Amino acid sequence: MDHISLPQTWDIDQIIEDLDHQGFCLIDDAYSSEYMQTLVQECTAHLNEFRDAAIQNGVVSNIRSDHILWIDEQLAYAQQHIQALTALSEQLNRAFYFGIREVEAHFACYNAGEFYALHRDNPQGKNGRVVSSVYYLHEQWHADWGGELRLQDKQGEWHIIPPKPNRIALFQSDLLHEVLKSKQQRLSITAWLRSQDSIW
Ligand SMILES: O=C(O)CCC(=O)C(=O)O
Ligand SMILES: [Fe+2]
Repeated sequence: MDHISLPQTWDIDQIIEDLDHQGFCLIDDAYSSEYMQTLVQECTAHLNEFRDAAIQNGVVSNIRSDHILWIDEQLAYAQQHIQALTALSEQLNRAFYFGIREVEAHFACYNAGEFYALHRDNPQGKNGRVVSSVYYLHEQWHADWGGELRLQDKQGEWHIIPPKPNRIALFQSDLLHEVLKSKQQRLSITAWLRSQDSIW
């Protein structure tokens, strides 16, 4: 893994403590507003390449209705986010012996009326996903626009997390969660910190 330092606003001690106690944590104001702007531009410039997430997986279902674009080396700004998550993975490996070896990520776009029903990102513990991360990159979000991440923490408590711009939600990939129906276009990068090759 590359040796890149964590962004300044990421408080690693707090992240480790929250993940340990609750299984999730929030990083607000994750990046500079300049970097966030460039990410928004990169994302919106490629919106016409986004694919229906359900069909992409070869499954036609009513579980999720978002649209996604996997991040490859062409998407230079999104790659920087992956590098920051790679630096974070090194710290988490040190703290928890997670054995994270790679980060996979896609942009996601939920248009008005779209959602993702209750699920776990690592349902049978088989796909190597250890920690899930969602970075919200739309430029504003109002309280009545819906689109919250609803998540059950490791103590069994439910949390409703607004997709606040420039926020990262990090959570154990085995926790139950859903994306409530969004009333506006909702943009994000979902990433998984993985300990082995995906079986999908
Ligand atoms: O966008 C979010 O808040 C969560 C997305 C999610 O659960 C997923 O892509 O697996
Ligand atoms: Fe998920």
